[in-house]
Amino acid sequence: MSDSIHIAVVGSGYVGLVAAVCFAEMGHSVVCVDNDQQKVSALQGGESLIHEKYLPDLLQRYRNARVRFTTDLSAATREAQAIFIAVGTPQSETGDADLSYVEAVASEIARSITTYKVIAEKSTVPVYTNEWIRRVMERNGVSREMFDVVSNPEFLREGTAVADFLHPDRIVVGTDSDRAADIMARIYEPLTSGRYYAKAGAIDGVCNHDTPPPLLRTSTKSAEIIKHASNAFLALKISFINAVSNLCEAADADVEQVAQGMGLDSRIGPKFLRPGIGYGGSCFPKDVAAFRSVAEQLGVNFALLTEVENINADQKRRFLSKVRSALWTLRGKKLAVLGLSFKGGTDDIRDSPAIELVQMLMEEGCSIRAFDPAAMQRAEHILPPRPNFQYAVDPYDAATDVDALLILTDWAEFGRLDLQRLAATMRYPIVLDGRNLYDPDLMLENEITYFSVGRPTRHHTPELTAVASRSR
Ligand SMILES: NC(=O)C1=CN([C@@H]2O[C@H](COP(=O)(O)OP(=O)(O)OC[C@H]3O[C@@H](n4cnc5c(N)ncnc54)[C@H](O)[C@@H]3O)[C@@H](O)[C@H]2O)C=CC1
Ligand SMILES: O=C(O)[C@H]1O[C@H](OP(=O)(O)OP(=O)(O)OC[C@H]2O[C@@H](n3ccc(=O)[nH]c3=O)[C@H](O)[C@@H]2O)[C@H](O)[C@@H](O)[C@@H]1O
Repeated sequence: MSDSIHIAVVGSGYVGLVAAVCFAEMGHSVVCVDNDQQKVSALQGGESLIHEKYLPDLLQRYRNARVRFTTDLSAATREAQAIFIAVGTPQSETGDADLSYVEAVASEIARSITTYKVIAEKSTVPVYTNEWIRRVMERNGVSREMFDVVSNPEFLREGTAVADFLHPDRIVVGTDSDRAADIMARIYEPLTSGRYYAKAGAIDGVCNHDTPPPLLRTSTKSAEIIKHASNAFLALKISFINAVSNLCEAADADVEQVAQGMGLDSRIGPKFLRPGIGYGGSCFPKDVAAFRSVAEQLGVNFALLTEVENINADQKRRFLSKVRSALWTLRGKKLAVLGLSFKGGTDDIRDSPAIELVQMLMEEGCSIRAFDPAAMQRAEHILPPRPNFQYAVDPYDAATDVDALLILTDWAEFGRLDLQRLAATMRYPIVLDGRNLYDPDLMLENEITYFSVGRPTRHHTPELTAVASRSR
C-alpha cells in the first residue's frame, strides 16, 4: 500500500503550509489553497514566510511540482480526493472558537463537489464541529454519499513543526466511515508503515521513537476532544510547575531539582515541566478557553481550567514584580530584553508572554532595547521603534549600558552568552531570567546578580542583597 493521493490543504498558515510540504515529502500530490493572494504569490515564489527548520528546503524541492499554491478552492476541491481544512479557529470574545473561517471553507467546498471527497478537519475545533460541517454540506445541497467529514487533529509544535509532522507520537483519525478511514490510512501509510523513516534523506524527528506512529481510529467527537484535552493537559502541566515554582521561591527550594525529581517518575515524565513566565502562543491560551467554553455549554463543571488560566496570568505579573523588586523602582529604568517570540525556535509572536511583559514594563515607565533572533520583523507591527523602545542587533548591543537584562524567550543561543562580555557591557550586572537558562552558580562566578524562576537568588554585591531583601 504505497500510493500517491491527491490532497488539497486549505489554509497556508503554520499548519496548512507544513502539512502541505510534508504530505509532498510523503509522496503525495498537493495543492495548497489560501484566500490571501499576497501569501499565495510569495509561496509560489518560494518564500516560506515562517521561520521553521526544513521548511525552506522542502518548499524549494516540491514547489510547482508536488506542491502547488493557489487561491482557487473550487478547482482544488474538484481535483482532490481528500481536502484538509487548516484555517484559523481564533478565540472569539466569549472564549469560544470562532468557526467562521471553517464555515466559509465548508460552504465553498460544498459548492464545488462533483465526486466523493474526504473532508478532514485539521484545524483545532470544538466537539460537534464535525457534525456541524456535515450539516453545512447537506444544507448546501451535497448528498450524504458524496463526502465524509473526518476529524484529524494536528499535534505539531512551532519551531519543530516539520519534524513533528513527520514523526508524530500518534495519528488520530475520527470517523465512522470505513471508506474515509481507508483513504486516511493510505495518506499516512508512509509514516505508519515506517517506510518514510527507512528512506535515504528522511528528516529526523525531535523525539526518538523506536516504532512507527500508531494510527488511532476513534469517533469524530472523541478525536475532537482528544485535541482540546491534550492541549489543555499540557497547559495544566505548565501551570502546575509554575505554581510549584512559586512555592519553591517561598521555601527557598530549587524548582529545577523538584521538576527533575518529579519527571523521573515515568508516570509524570520530564517534558512540559519547565517553569517560566507562563505559556503563550496562538494555541494554548485559545484552546484552554475554548475547552472551558465547551464544558460550560455541555453543563460540565471544569473549574480546573479556569485555575490553569489564572496561574498563567499570575505568572507574568509575578515576573514583573520580580523585576520591580530587583530594581527597587521601574520608572526611568533602562532594560535589555532578550526574546520576543512566544518560545524559542519560532518567529511567531501571537499571544507572546514576552511581548505582553514588554508592554507592561513600558507602561511602568521603563525604556527597552530588545533583541530576538527571528521575531523582530513581526514584532515591529505591535512594537514600532520609538524613543523608549529600540531594537538591538545582538544581545550585547541590547545590554549596552542597561540597568538589568531580562531573558523572556528560551532561544538556545540566549543560554550560551559570553557572560564576561555581558557583565562588562551592562551598567549594572543584573540578569532576570524568565526561562531558567543559566546555572545560578555560573552567574555568581561571573559576578552577575541573577534572579530566575523558582530558584534561590544569587546576589553578587552586598548592596544588591540589601535592595532585594528590602523588597521581599
Ligand atoms: N500553529 C500551530 O502550531 C498549530 C495550530 N493548530 C490549529 O490549526 C489551525 C490553523 O492554525 P495556524 O496555521 O496557526 O493558522 P494561521 O492563522 O497561521 O493560518 C490560517 C490560514 O488560513 C487562511 N484562510 C483563512 N480563511 C480562508 C479561506 N476561506 N480560504 C482559504 N484560506 C483561508 C489564512 O489566510 C491563513 O493563511 C488552528 O485551528 C490552530 O488551532 C493545530 C496544531 C498546531
Ligand atoms: O495546538 C497547537 O497549536 C500546538 O500547541 C502546542 O505547541 P506550540 O504552541 O507550538 O508550543 P509549545 O512548545 O507547546 O509551547 C507553548 C507555550 O508553553 C510554554 N512552555 C512550554 C513547555 C514548558 O515546559 N514550559 C513552558 O512555559 C512555551 O514557552 C510556550 O509559550 C503543543 O505543544 C502542540 O502539541 C500543539 O499542536
